[in-house]
Amino acid sequence: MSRILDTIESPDQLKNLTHDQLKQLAQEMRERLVETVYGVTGGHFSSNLGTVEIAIALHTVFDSPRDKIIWDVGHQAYPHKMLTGRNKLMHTIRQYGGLAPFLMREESPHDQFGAGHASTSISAALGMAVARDMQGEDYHVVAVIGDGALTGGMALEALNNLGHLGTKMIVLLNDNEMSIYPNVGVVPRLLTRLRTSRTYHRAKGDVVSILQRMPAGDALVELGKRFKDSVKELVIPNMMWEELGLTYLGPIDGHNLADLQETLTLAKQLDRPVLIHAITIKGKGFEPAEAESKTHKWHSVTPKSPGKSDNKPSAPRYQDVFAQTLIRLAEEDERIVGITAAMPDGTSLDQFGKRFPDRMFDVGIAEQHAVTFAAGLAAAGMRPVAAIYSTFLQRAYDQVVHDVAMQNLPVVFAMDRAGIAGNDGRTHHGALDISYLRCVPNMTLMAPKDENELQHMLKTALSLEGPAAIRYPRGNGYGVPLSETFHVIPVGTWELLQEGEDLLILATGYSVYQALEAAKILSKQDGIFATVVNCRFIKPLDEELLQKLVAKHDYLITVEENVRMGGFGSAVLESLADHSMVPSRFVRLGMPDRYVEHGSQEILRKILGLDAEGIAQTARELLYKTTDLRDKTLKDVHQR
Ligand SMILES: Cc1ncc(C[n+]2csc(CCOP(=O)(O)OP(=O)(O)O)c2C)c(N)n1
Ligand SMILES: CC(=O)[C@@H](O)[C@H](O)COP(=O)(O)O
Ligand SMILES: [Mg+2]
Repeated sequence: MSRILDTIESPDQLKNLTHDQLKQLAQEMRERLVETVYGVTGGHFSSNLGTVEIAIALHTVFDSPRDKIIWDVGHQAYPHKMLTGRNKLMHTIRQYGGLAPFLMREESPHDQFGAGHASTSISAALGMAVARDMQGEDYHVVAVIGDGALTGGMALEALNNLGHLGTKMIVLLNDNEMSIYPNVGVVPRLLTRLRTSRTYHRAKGDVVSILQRMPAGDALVELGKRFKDSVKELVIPNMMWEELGLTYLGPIDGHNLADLQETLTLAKQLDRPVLIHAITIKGKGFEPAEAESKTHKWHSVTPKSPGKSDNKPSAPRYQDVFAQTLIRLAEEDERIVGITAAMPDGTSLDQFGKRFPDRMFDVGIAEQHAVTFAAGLAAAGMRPVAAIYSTFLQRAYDQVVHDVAMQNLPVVFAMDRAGIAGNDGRTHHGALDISYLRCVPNMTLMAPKDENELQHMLKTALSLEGPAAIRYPRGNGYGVPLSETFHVIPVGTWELLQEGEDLLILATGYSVYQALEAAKILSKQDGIFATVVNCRFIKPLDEELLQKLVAKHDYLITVEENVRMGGFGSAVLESLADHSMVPSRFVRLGMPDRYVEHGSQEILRKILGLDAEGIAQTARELLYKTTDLRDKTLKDVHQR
């Protein structure tokens, strides 16, 4: 049977559908999510099941792209993508060359603002609304934000400014009581009071009957009266929004299309900031996910045919080794505490929390607070470990510098997802942390070659009297044996893995084993023999070993999963330049000066020449090309 969904190329077409057809469309969209995300690509799942009616209501009440709809994060915007001409490509989402994992302005005119990192939508929407007013335009602006993203500082900063400016725009709060894990903090508690107030259900009936009977303006007056008189506990939290300068409409059922459309239609007519509080269920309509909607289990699903992993699928994940090691260390040192910014499962800190419930803190999507909270803990004698993805730590850069490093406080940053993060693409690669951390005075920066070395690095970091950061990749380790006891690695020492007279390869982190494999290929296929070094400290460098080795080699390659700009290779160059020792033939391999797209880690490493074959090929070009062609080599390398 042909599906209505298959006929939708543009949201304009929705306006010709009857209410029953729209409800049929919602059912088909859920089926499409199951067949593509659950069935093929993996990725964000339960959040998208929860926004089907919201997406339909927005695209029937508003006129995108003239009206601006800004989705927070974008992980829950696949229904929006389906309704805006991309349904036929849903089976490619997050895959290399396929639809982007989040919204991207370049992908569709309906994607008004790109995201991937949370809590940005209200700020962006307010910017667009103010621009509209300054340009004398009259389109509508709607920010769609989840209850988790609402705990982000940026969102609260934006609400503060929105209330101050009084700009006409709508904030549609998608409240499913969940972040990835159950939401944390007082904001969700306030929302719960609104959501569960016994009078909500009576008031809900009032709201719908009033809206159906009266023109908008009178309806609002009547609503206000009813709410003020009859819903005491609702009025208090409701007052909070009013005090913030927003007209609060809700809570309404976020899966009731008519309620959503009526409330959005009312809000559209109000010439002020409006917050609509929609209650939804994460996983709605797909029984297993709905049944476990209050767990993190269905936030993301794994692809049915995951790309070949560079590492052994049977090997433990770096994040699990991190968590298990932290538990062992915390058993010996009660000063150790763990901090996550709404990523207990992504960092595996939930394992630590199960063992030490009183020593694990999930602060919500609040990286800035997480870092300075850690600084406060350290200043008072604790040993905090802040487990924050490399990309999300970008949000707390000033806190790292100003609150931790400048005061030389012993905070450990466990930076997971460093380097190529894979299918989440450009917003989630840990592409910048070497560049943004190695320039911070007092910071020690380490990268383990495998999961075993991660164990000893955590021990080392916790032994230091100042800040330390450990960067490690998403996914499985190399399957090396783990240690039962942990030792401190002398700070600033590298590990000479093999010697060869033709070439020096300096590699750090994930790239070390790729470099060793490349050296094997070169010796077998090309008769080139390379020295390979595990440069496990990025700051401080092992300058003594570096100078000794460079003095013996004419050709040097550095390899890292970070942008070349200001990365590990730059650090090596700076150090050699300081000692007038820069070799004439030197290539820095790393991530290019552009935003690397989404795709499997394996594919992206191949494209960027960061896998073993890519490193070997660069070595061949470096050695076989004469000097005048070397620039060509560099250009080739840099264009990958
Ligand atoms: C700055 C930042 N920190 C952490 C994350 C990881 N993250 C992605 S979605 C999400 C939960 C969002 O919850 P909510 O806004 O309620 O949306 P829902 O999934 O419930 O629809 C988190 C923590 C992120 N994307 N950005
Ligand atoms: C949308 C978001 O930011 C998170 O859901 C993120 O995608 C999780 O990444 P991992 O799957 O690597 O834990
Ligand atoms: Mg939520």
